[in-house]
Amino acid sequence: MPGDCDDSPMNVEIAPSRVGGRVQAPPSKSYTHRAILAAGYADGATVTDPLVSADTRATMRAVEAYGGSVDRSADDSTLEIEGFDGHPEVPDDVIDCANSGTTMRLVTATGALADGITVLTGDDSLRSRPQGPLLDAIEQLGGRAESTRGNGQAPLVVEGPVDGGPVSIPGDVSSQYITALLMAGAVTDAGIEINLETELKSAPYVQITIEVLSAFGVDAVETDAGFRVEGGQSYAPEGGEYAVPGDFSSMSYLLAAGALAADDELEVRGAQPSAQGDAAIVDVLERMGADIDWNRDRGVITTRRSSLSGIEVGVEDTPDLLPTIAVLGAVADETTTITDCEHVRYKETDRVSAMAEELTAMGASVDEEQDTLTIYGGETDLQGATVDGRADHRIVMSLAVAGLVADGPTTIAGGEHVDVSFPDFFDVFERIGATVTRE
Ligand SMILES: O=C(O)C1=C[C@@H](OP(=O)(O)O)[C@@H](O)[C@H](O)C1
Ligand SMILES: C=C(OP(=O)(O)O)C(=O)O
Repeated sequence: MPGDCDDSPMNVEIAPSRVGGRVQAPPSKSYTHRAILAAGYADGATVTDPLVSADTRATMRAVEAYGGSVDRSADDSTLEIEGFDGHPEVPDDVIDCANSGTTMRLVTATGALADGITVLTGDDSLRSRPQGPLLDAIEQLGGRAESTRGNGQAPLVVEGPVDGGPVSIPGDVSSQYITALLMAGAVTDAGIEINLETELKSAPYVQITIEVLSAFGVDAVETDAGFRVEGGQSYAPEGGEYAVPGDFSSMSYLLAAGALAADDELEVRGAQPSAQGDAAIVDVLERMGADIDWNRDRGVITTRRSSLSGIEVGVEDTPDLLPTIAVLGAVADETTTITDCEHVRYKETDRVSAMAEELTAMGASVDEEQDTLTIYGGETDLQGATVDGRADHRIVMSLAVAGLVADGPTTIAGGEHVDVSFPDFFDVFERIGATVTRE
């Protein structure tokens, strides 16, 4: 596998455990990617409290490939980034985006600004994910953008420079195409006017982009037809610094663990409100009957073990919560129906099928349709089993939560993949009380 995830394969056994205590949420992956690339589009910037993980390291490599530099402090608490000031160089080598869809989409659009050819690739999973709509958009802008295999998947070849202009693009495959075009569009001559051909899925991620752009002094706006960013703008954060907030997708595993297995209380810190749609996990848990409280001013969420009931929940805006909600549904009484989830099939793995199959292996009763996942909770208790993390960080972490309340130990293959978004997940899990054995 290309990339810099050099962790060797790791099976992780989770024994049934109770959790509790206080824990700090890891920094947001989505905000970190955007801050690193925004600093690249700028003259430079300091990014404080970044997430340093396999995926965000891929974005750092891309900024360097385009002529910037990234200097990590010894404790990874800051990144000093020198940017390429809106003018990416033609990379000396192929850009390896490893497992990171966000990196590939965002920096493919950067390649369309360079005066020459950029080649991008990634690991097996990333080379099976859809890139066609973004390639099409770059061609509409007058650039060249091709899949080497002609199947809309990486490896990709991009040639610029483009000057901006209007593009039409579907919104129901990945919002990352929109983010990519808005971030690149700000430093084109003409700007980019995005016309959405379908409804937008994962919409809050575009709001995260608009929030980060604004912090870097760049305006992008929502229009009746989609989004618009004017050209000729300069990236520069106030005071030269940008601070990354906590990650609600990562928090979802901790909060689910608390709602299923905290006898006293589990307190999660670093939960300041932001544009993250995945903060909806608090509402989902509340609707399921969890005892949960979010003090937004202090950025602290507390939860404890509660008996949960199934609900219907649409994940059109929050695809990354599907594995967590599926596990909650398997433990809750009654039925949980997760709707609007077709786009969750285009992730590191097809997460709808993956969760249906792995929860079934643990004894749950699950029904999978193209756009809906139904979990018949309360029918049987989850059984400890050997399950496959599918080389997907979110499948691994959600199955670890299931393991807390299964009857007997659960062994998850591929535990090392948490490095993608939450590198110290198993240390944190142990610290809150989970019994974790790494093999
Ligand atoms: O822009 C982002 O940071 C992300 C957007 C979402 O993807 P899609 O827009 O492809 O659904 C999400 O699943 C991914 O984890 C991160
Ligand atoms: C889908 C994800 O990320 P990406 O698209 O960046 O690979 C994720 O983190 O769940």
